[in-house]
Amino acid sequence: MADDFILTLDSDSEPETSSRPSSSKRTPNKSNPKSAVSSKNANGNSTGKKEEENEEFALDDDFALDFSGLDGARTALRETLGDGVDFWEEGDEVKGGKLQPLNVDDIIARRTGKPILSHREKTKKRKRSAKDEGKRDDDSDSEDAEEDSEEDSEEEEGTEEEEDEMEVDDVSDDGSGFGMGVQSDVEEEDDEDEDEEGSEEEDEEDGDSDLDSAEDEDEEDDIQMGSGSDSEAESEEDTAAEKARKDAFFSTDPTLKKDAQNNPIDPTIPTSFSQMSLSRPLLRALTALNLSTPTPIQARSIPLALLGRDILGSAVTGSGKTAAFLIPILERLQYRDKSKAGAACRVLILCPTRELAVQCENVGKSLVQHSGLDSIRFALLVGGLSLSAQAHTLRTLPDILIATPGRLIDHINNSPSFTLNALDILVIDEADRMLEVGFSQELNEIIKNCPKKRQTMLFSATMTDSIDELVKLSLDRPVRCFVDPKRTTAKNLVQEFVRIRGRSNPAPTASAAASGSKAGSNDQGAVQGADRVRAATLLSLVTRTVKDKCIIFFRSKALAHQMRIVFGLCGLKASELHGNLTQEQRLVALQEFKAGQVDYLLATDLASRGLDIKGVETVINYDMPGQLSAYTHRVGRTARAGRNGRSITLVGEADRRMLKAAIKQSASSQIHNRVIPSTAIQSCAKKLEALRSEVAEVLKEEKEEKAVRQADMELTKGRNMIEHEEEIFGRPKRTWFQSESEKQKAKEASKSAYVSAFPEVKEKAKSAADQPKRGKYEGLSRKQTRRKIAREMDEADGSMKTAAAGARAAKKAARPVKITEAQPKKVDAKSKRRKTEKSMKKMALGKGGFDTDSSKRGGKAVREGMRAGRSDGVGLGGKKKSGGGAKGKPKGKGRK
Ligand SMILES: Nc1ncnc2c1ncn2[C@@H]1O[C@H](COP(=O)(O)OP(=O)(O)OP(=O)(O)O)[C@@H](O)[C@H]1O
Repeated sequence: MADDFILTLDSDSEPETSSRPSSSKRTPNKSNPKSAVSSKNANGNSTGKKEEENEEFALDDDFALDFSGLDGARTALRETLGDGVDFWEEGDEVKGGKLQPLNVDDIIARRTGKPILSHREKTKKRKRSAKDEGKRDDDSDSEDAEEDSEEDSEEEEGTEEEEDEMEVDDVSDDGSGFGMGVQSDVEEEDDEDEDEEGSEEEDEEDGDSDLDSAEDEDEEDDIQMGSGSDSEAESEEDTAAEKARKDAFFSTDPTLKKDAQNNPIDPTIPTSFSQMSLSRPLLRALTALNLSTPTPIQARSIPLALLGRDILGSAVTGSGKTAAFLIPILERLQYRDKSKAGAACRVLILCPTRELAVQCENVGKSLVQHSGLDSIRFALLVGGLSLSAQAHTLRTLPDILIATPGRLIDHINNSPSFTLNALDILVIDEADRMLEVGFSQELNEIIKNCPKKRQTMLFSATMTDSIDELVKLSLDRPVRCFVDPKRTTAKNLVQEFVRIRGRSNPAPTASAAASGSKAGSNDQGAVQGADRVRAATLLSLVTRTVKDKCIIFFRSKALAHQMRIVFGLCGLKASELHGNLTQEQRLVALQEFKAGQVDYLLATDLASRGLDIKGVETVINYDMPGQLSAYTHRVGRTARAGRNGRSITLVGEADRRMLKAAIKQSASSQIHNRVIPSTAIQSCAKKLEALRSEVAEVLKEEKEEKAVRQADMELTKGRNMIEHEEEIFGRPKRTWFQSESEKQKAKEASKSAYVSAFPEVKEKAKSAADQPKRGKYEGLSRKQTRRKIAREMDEADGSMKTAAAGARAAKKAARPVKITEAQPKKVDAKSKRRKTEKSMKKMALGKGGFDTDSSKRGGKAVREGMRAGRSDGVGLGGKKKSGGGAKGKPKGKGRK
């Protein structure tokens, strides 16, 4: 995979083992933040002295090896790091053996001398802004009319802007429009720029000297693309046989009128909710929520859903699909048996991400609240939130379950008495995403647990043949409700593309970078490689054009995080949202962005689906995603529910096919080519170059803090294990329908099955494979290479590895057992004793202790010991491999 500018920085400047934190300087005191920047020059850059100081920044090796007790280790660390350590308070940051989240803002604040807010202050601030947001939501109803008129005037402004663009439209014809008849929008040097770049001269022609160089070559490519086979279109358009097959499977819409030949014509689509025979409470709720007219997907699917039909529904992003399934669900639930005996979990809504599940629950709850149907109860079953609280809620038999697949299966297997036997309605939201992220086995398992007689609805903005299997498995004579299937992006969405020329340069050498920074201002060395141009282009966009209400999508968590640091150092207010964060951090990031506390949300595809954040004006794709559906969903975070929005996608050479597909699925008036003056890009590239060492320092500091917290967590965990041994191991083991490796394999298989349905993905993978592979030490100076090797060697036998091995062993010990092997197993005491003696012998010979494998064996022995000790007969105490039996074969008869 192509590396990027920032990522390159990171990978090139990994922390050196020889660098040790000193007791007084490593972590500056909160109360004296200025000390944080004492080793920096006025620009915040590290001085030469810093390296020397870093040499003193020593994490005492004794600390890592001092596992004798929490207090001992704590004291050791305190001695090592000094009094200024602010993340090491007992019972404060480290609780219950959980790794507490680390906030990179604090590190940046420490380094830049800004005040650091305490956890309490932050929570207070968040609550305040949440309140403000609530207030704004309340006000928004009355402001809607105003907003509409504002939007109208914005639209007018938009037309004016477009006229400007039309003036420069010719530019697109000479090639900068990617040769696809795209409208071109050349950014003016000063138009939105009030900061320091404002003084630089406008240089439009030269503007893309970087971009213009490959012009001829591109024209050729474009011609080829125009005449080449369009596999995407082929895959989207059904063959006659395929169509016949689908027609046979899908039922026709019974709400459509038929002509003499019994063909559906002239749909009798309701134009208001009142025509849908909805009950008064729901109509009241819809009015209160300002949902006066049904959207096309609601008009099509609600009447069908009320008839109890299975539905495969698809409509453009932001068109109200959530309400399309929630309204009929709530309507039907009103007629359930409300007595205590009739209580049951009747509806299950599956969502691919936790955030989406939370959002779906919120929509449902607000409908319930405004309709006065308070007796309808919800349960949110998602990972990252308390299992036991959810299990407790399940015991009260809530009517509607909103869940992510993994957590639901966990409850099916482990929450006593919880079943889906009474389920009436199953909804799978973002069905294709479920398969994309490898949930197909989980979905199969869940569907197996649902009663056959039920109503099922599948919804997504993008539906491909890849979901055929799921459709066949879960739907019964479904009706296809595809609204405007040719269009998948909203009408009011303007899609801009910025061309990033040149191949990705994953390994810009340190010397090249140095020469770039030394060279004169016109030297392209500063922006060598497409990845550097990309990073500089993004910075240019956010400092000149897109100042707020913007979601920026990245291809990886690491990239999003590193950019988050760059934004922080540049004084741009941003939050990050990706899978490396705790659930709390994810929700906080969303909240901050929704409340306008931050202007940018830097996210991965985790946020690309379904999230409905009002007021998002711009979506920036730092890179073109590998699948058209991902692009569609990302840009669909703006221009929702009839509002205006804009997407800006940075398109590299390898993304041509995807670009073409994206253009093809939208009206040509929606597509624009944005050209950013090269002076602006160069200036940002220089800024990034200057931040290079600072970013590396922040990452390094963050890594060190994480290591410290990890160690603390391990200690706490170990102490808990010792103190509460009986209780912990006395609990029934949680079970899973797949082992970890089976789960991983299934995920991979599901993903590749999904991905193989997309030619553009294969293409991208191929071109990535064609890229020269980056050597481990490529791009590093001799000194850096030496240090890296030394660090790796240190790591190989260092103390951190020991801690990691301990963690792995503990994790393995806690791993759930396969439910198919859940029979209680007789433990042969003799062979167990022999095994223990054998492992003790090995340890005595020096192979035990901190050796990784032995640690694992040790962990296993502990686990077996614990299991053997259990006599509760709960029935889930089986283990995967038997001591004397064939490897990997379960001994007892498994429950399928
Ligand atoms: N009938 C309606 N009239 C006006 N606004 C509506 C209506 N129905 C839903 N909305 C609003 O449209 C917005 C988008 O709705 P929703 O999130 O359900 O879209 P979606 O189609 O599920 O989008 P995605 O495909 O991105 O998941 C919400 O803010 C919702 O309040």
